[in-house]
Parts: sequence; C-alpha cells; structure tokens
Amino acid sequence: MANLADEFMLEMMAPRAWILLLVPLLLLLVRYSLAAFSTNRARRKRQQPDHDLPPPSPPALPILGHLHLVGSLPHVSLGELAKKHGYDDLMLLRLGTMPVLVVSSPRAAKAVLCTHDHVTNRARRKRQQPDHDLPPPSPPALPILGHLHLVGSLPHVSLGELAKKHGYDDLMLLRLGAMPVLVVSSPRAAKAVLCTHDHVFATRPQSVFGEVVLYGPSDVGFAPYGDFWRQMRKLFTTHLLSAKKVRSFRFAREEEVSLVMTRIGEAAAAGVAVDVSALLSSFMNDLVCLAVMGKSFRSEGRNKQFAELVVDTSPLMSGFNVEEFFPFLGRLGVLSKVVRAKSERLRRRWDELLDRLIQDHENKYQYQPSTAGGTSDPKDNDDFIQVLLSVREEYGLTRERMKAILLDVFFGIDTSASVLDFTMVELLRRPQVMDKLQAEVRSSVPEGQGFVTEANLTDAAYLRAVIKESLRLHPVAPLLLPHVSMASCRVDGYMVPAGVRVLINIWAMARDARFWEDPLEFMPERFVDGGDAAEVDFRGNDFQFLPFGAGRRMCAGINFAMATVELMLANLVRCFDWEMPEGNETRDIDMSEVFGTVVHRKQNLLLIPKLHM
Ligand code: HEM
Repeated sequence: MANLADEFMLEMMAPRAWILLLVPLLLLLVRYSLAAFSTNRARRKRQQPDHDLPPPSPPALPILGHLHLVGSLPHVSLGELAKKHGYDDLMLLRLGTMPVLVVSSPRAAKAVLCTHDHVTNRARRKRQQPDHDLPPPSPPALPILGHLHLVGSLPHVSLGELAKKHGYDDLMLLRLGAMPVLVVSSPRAAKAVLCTHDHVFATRPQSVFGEVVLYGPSDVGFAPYGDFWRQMRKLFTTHLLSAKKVRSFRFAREEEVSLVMTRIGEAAAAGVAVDVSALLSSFMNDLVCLAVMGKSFRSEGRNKQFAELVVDTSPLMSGFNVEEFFPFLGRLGVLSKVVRAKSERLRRRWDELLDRLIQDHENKYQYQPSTAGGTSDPKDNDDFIQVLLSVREEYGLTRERMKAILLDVFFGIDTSASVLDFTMVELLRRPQVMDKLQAEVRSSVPEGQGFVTEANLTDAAYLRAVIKESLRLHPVAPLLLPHVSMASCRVDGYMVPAGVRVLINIWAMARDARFWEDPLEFMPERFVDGGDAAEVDFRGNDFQFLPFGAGRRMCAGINFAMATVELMLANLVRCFDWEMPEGNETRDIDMSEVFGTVVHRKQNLLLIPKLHM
C-alpha cells in the first residue's frame, strides 16, 4: 500500500501529470468565467444600457399594437405584462399608433423623473411659454359642431368661462362649425392683436348681411381692410364725427335732451311710471335722425320707422349666424336663400327711407360739385346728408355708398341707449353712488337754470367715472366687432393661421381679478384721483379696458357717443329723483342680457320720476 501511495505521489510530482490535471481545470474555469462574463454583460447591458436600442417590447398585433394587452385596470395589466416578460425596468409599448414607455422600477423612475427630468419638462415648458409654430390651445371638440355646443346664448359669458376652465387665459382657438375662431381673453394678447399686429387683424369677415344690406359692404364698420375702408373712415372721422363736428351738434343735443326732460316732467307731475329704456332708445334715435336729416320727422312718424328698422336689422349683424359657421349649408342653398331674402327685405326698407331723404336734400340744396377739387366745403352746421353730398366727388360717393355710411350712424344709436340704461340701473342699485353723482351735477348748475348744458359739465369728474365704470362692467359690445387675420401671424408665441375670425373678450378682461380690484363691484371711485384705475382710460391704450376697441378699427363714434351719454345722464339725475314702482325693489331689477351686436338688458326699466326742483 505504501508503495502504491509513494508511486502515486511520485506520479503527481511529475510534470506530465500536472499538465493532465490542470488542463481540464483550466477549461472548466474558462467556461465558468465566460458564462459569468456573458450574463454580467447582459445584465449590465440591461442595467446601464449604452447603445441606441429602444427599450424592449413584448410581441405586438399589427394595428392594435399592444392595446389588447391593456385591461380595464392599466396599472395592473401593465405590471403583469412587465413581470411576465422580465421587463422590470422599462418596456416600450405601442397603443394603436401611440408609443408608450412603461416605467416599472424605482431606478428607471428616478432616471425619468429626476436625472432626465429636463427632457420631459422641456416639452411641458414649450407648451407653457410657447415659442414655436403650434396654434393656440383648444379644448376638446365634437366632430362636426367643433366647439359650437359650448357657446351659449351669451357668447361673451360662455367663452369667458370656457377660457377660465381650461386655463387658456390669453388665447384659445375654437372651431365653431367649420369656422376657426380665436378668442382673446387677456390684455397682453389683446395688445398683440389690436396694436402690435393690428395691420394683420384689421379686416372684417364677409357676410351676406354686409353684401346685401350694406351695399358691398360700402360702409366703415363692415368694410374689408384696404384703401376703400381707409377713405370711408377718413370721411367719417374728419367730416361726420370729428370733435369739431360733434361740438357743433351741441345745441341739437341740448334741445333733444330738454324735450325728453319735459316729457319725464309731465310723467312726474302725473305721478306715473316712465319706461326709461324705451325713452332712452327713442331719444338716441331722434338725435341721430336730427344729425342725419337736419330736422326731426317725429310727428310724421319717420323717426319711428328708422327705430324699428334698427331693431329689425340688429340680429343679422351679430356675426353669430348659422350660415356663417356652416358655409357648406349656405352652398346647399336653402339657408343662404333665407338669409339673403331677409337681408333683401331689410335693404328695400332702408332704401325706401334713405333714398327719399337724399333725394329731398339734392332737390333742396341743388348740390353742385365746386370747380376746384370737385368739392364744396361742408359747413359746421350741415346735417350728415348735406355733408355727404358736398364731399361726394372728393370721396367718389355713389348713392349706395352714402346710404351704407348713414346706416353705420344709425347702428350707433343702440350702443349709447344701452350704456345709459345699464348706468341708470347700477345707480338705482347703489343709492350712495347716485347721491354722490346727484350732488356733483346739481352743484355744477347755477340756481334757476333749467337743464344741464355741456358747459356745466367740464369738471364733472365723478360723472365720467360713473360712465366708465358702467362701460367696464357692462361693455355693450362685449366681443367688439369680429376681426379676421389676413395672414398667418405669431401672437403671444402661438401661430395664428390666416382667415381666422378673432373675438376679443373685453367683457372677461374687464371682470378679471388679475387686473381689477373687486372686479364685480360697481365702484366708480376706482376711476377718480387716488383710485387704483385713475389713470385707466377707454381710448384704446389700456388693454384691460376696451369698451370702444383699440387700433385701426376702434369705434369711430366715440366723441359723439360720450358727449350724448354724459349730457343725458347728467340731466336725468339732476332734474329728477328716481323710485321703483310700488311693490318693486331695486334688488328685483332683472340684470339678464340679450346678446346681439349690442348687448341689452332683457327687461325694460320702469321708474317713477320725482321732480327735483
Ligand atoms: C357708447 C357707445 C358706443 C360704444 C360702446 C361703441 C363701441 C364700438 C366698438 C366696440 C366697436 C368695434 C371696435 C373693434 O372692432 O375693434 C365700434 C365700432 C364702430 N363704431 Fe362705435 N360705439 C359706440 C357708439 C357709436 C356711435 C354713436 C357711432 C356713430 C355715430 C359709432 C360708430 C362706429 C363705427 C363706424 C365703427 C366701425 C369702425 C371701423 O370698423 O373702422 N359708434 N364701436
């Protein structure tokens, strides 16, 4: 045995035996090392991938992708799927056409949400501070209607609420039927549209109404932007409604106001209620008739005919008509025929009244174009028809163009009457404001003087603040008149395509707590010295307050409107104290509105006047 052991030991010590023993051992070692190396490499590759391969995906179906693998509880089914395939960290799926990365481990979550957070945030930031070619954001839409079902009977209110709900505080792109509409809800975006890019947004939409009732359109308010509009606007602002011309109508205004005060005085003496809303409308109508025709046709009933025509025309002007949202319906014929027929009927009624008036003027004044420049200079006290006849050569005015311009003047009636109506209601609801206003106006008129004149009102700061506050809380054109983009344009970082209708929601901006203190309170004090909005005016430079618009298409009748509203309001509060009819409280006054080109209160205001003097 010992020999055998010795022999074995000797064998082992021999070099050949060592080699024989070592080779299989080495082979085994290499195999294990290689196996360990390759598994580690695969693990490492999964753990710290350093290649351009996408994350792994389970097998997918042709169109559905992995959609059929996602159950009603996606967190559960995605968890099970990842586990089943061993995709413990990341798994790339395709749900329909949408690629989706599923993150299932803390390490991968840290990589996405912490290490590479800037990549995901960049996309979010891009949406928040846009500087790209994307259109403005839109809420979800329905297939054919688009967002039409979201616009209620008071579009300024529903559009304001919609913008707020989705956080689209500046711009929001809607589709009303087939029509793309940009809704502007912040002063910054309004400034971009009406000031910075005013030249791009200065045109108006086309409509059957404009084509038929406004002869083309050949007026100022609805004419497309261009040389013709520029000429008509110049005519309007230099000859019809310049500050000088408005001053020259001062006595006519004072006379019309005194007539109204006399009528109210009679009601006061009889102790009966007055329909203040109706009275204000007929006052504005009579005043405009006087400005246009040079004399009142009240007794002949012609003033009333104009008033009725304005009321009948108003619904077609609002720009919220079905055939405009669905032009294909128009092309089918039925709808456009109805609208056209309605417009033609209105146009015939306007023609009948205006043609006669213009003809009378032509016969009476025998207008001859002057030799030099083809113009005879209009005089200060000429009525509007006289003015138009005297400059017709200079401006190339046809009979139709004259009528279109006169229509714009008539459309202005409604605005001022509605402003006065809203103001009276707010004053009744706030007796302290009424008292303060009455004190200011009454103290500015010398004792013994009958009615308030414009000369008495030069320092009436509170009166102006009251009117401003009324225009802020109740802008009578809450979406302005519609503008249209003439080219694609970057607004506030978003790309607005050409041909988009633009609505500026001045109603929402004037009630936005970001720009106004206690925005829903009627507080004229904000506009007087020391108030937080003392420097804010409505002349188109303060974009949180745009009752007359801003830029090129801003209201052309602002001087005429303000002079009239101030004088009428001053007389109403100076000559009378006002009470609600028996059994009614001021808190019962219905503030609901009716939308149109001009917004009105739904119910007429009935009040009992008490003579002050
Ligand atoms: C308080 C009364 C009034 C208010 C609140 C008012 C308001 C407005 C507004 C918001 C616009 C549209 C601006 C835009 O689209 O950017 C406008 C346009 C216009 N307004 Fe007035 N308005 C008033 C009275 C008048 C009066 C009395 C007249 C004429 C006698 C008049 C003539 C016009 C005209 C011609 C335009 C169209 C301007 C254009 O497109 O170039 N407005 N007005």
